[in-house]
Amino acid sequence: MAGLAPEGTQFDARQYDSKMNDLLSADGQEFFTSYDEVYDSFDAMGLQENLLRGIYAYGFERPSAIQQRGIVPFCKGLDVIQQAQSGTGKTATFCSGILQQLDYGVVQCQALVLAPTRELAQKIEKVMRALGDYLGVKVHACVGGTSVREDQRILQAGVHTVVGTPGRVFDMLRRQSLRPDYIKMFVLDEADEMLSRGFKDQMKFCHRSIP
Ligand SMILES: Nc1ncnc2c1ncn2[C@@H]1O[C@H](COP(=O)(O)OP(=O)(O)OP(=O)(O)O)[C@@H](O)[C@H]1O
Repeated sequence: MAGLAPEGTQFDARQYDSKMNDLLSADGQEFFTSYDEVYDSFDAMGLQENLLRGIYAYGFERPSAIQQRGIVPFCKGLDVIQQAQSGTGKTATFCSGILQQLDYGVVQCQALVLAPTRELAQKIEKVMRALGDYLGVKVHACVGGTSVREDQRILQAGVHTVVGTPGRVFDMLRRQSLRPDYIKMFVLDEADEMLSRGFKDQMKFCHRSIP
């Protein structure tokens, strides 16, 4: 991850990596530094039938390398850090993990995904909606530059998942339009990029709001 942050920003990628390495090597902690199980088909991952239908209907036939390794540990509820080049299928990895774990009988926000840009948040929302089509997932993108009232209306009506940029999500939490009580999954997409864009305080607030 080092080297990805633009120069001159507050985020120090080397320090981040060094702290992360310390954390991963901490004694007495149950950390896996890698996850060895590889699933070379979506069928082998034990995913719900309607999620598999969504995945295949979206046009995916075989999981990419990160999907082969990343979907199952996410579904097991492990805390995971996933790093891969751009365009390798990370989005579908965490979207599948979230979709597998949602309780669709409870129309409350159970997963919160933060992304550094509006475009990325909206892209994630589309992928989540498409993959979760047969599951009836309700997902909403909370991003700046859109109507606050409309966000409030949609959140009030009920969603399973919110994907958003830190500023607008912070605002929705602060106004209590987004209720954190049922959130059990928290994803930071391009976390280094969010930190380098100065979203640290909002990210912390979102994290602290979650039970
Ligand atoms: N298993 C798959 N089979 C076929 N196409 C796939 C598969 N997984 C992802 N793709 C496609 O590959 C492209 C890149 O995937 P995706 O956007 O998830 O990657 P990413 O790693 O999240 O990229 P970025 O870091 O740029 O956001 C998308 O068009 C996506 O639909």
